Amino acid sequence: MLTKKSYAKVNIFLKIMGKRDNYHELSSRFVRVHSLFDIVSFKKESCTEFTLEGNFGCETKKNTIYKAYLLLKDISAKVEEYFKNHKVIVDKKIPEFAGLGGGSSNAATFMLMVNEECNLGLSKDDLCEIAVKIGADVPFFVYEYDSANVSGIGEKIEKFEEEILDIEVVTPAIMCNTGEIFSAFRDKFYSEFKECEAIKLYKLKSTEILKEHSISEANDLYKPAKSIYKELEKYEKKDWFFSGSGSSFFRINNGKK
Ligand SMILES: C[C@@](CO)(OP(=O)(O)O)[C@H](O)COP(=O)(O)OP(=O)(O)OC[C@H]1O[C@@H](n2ccc(N)nc2=O)[C@H](O)[C@@H]1O
Ligand SMILES: Nc1ncnc2c1ncn2[C@@H]1O[C@H](COP(=O)(O)OP(=O)(O)O)[C@@H](O)[C@H]1O
Repeated sequence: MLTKKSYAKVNIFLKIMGKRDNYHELSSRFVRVHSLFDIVSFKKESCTEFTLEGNFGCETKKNTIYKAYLLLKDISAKVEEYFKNHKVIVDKKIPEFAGLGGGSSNAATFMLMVNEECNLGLSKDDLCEIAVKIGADVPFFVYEYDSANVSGIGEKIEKFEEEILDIEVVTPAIMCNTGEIFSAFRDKFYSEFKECEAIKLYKLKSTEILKEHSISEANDLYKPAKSIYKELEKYEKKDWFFSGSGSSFFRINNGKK
């Protein structure tokens, strides 16, 4: 059975740069969490329709993996053929609605596996063009970088060279709605981060960035998230930061005893 790890991510910083239709342009450092991943598998089995098994919070038709399947099958008949003889199994470990990109990571991992198995010959850039149609975070996972500077609405990815980070994650049982948090930002906390300031952050190591910023300075979505989910405040602790639209908090343990 073919298997591949589908890692979680955290946002070391996330700054809003502007608006693009009903989306927001952002500057962010995405870092993969090596200790937290789902496992995507393709198991040989004859299937009358696309079959996806896993402990998901949504029906197959809404799953990011299914959305990736629909887009890839339009590119090559080999894909539909392959999934007549294989089913997809996902061993879910990444909590949902956690700001950890679980759904986005699954979609990208699925695309990388299909590209190999069906010999589609798509480049990372080709896959990224498809990925961005599934969700803002999917392109990051296509490139498989450990750390990257991400901009646009998530489609511009630039590898960042730094040591592998030992990231600890805590996810309160609070299901943060990404869209509502962006709307709260837009209505009550809107500001645009300067390009020149973002360029400075892109050059800094993740540990240096977190030394110089508070949890709210590092992530523009934290205050709007807290304005909706007040109980987030209970989890605020020194050296802990907020990932994406939450609810996860994380800290970097490199160099700590
Ligand atoms: C906030 C971030 C930061 O990494 O991560 P998560 O918190 O989801 O992990 C991402 O930008 C989330 O990307 P993703 O999870 O794909 O968001 P989507 O489902 O595409 O969008 C959900 C809703 O959030 C808003 N949205 C999302 C991304 C973005 N750059 N601007 C937005 O305004 C839009 O209203 C959109 O309809
Ligand atoms: N493969 C998937 N894994 C997890 N969640 C998924 C998946 N496909 C669709 N979803 C839906 O995406 C939303 C959560 O997305 P996820 O990426 O896990 O959280 P976040 O965006 O907060 O990191 C939920 O509505 C969930 O039902």
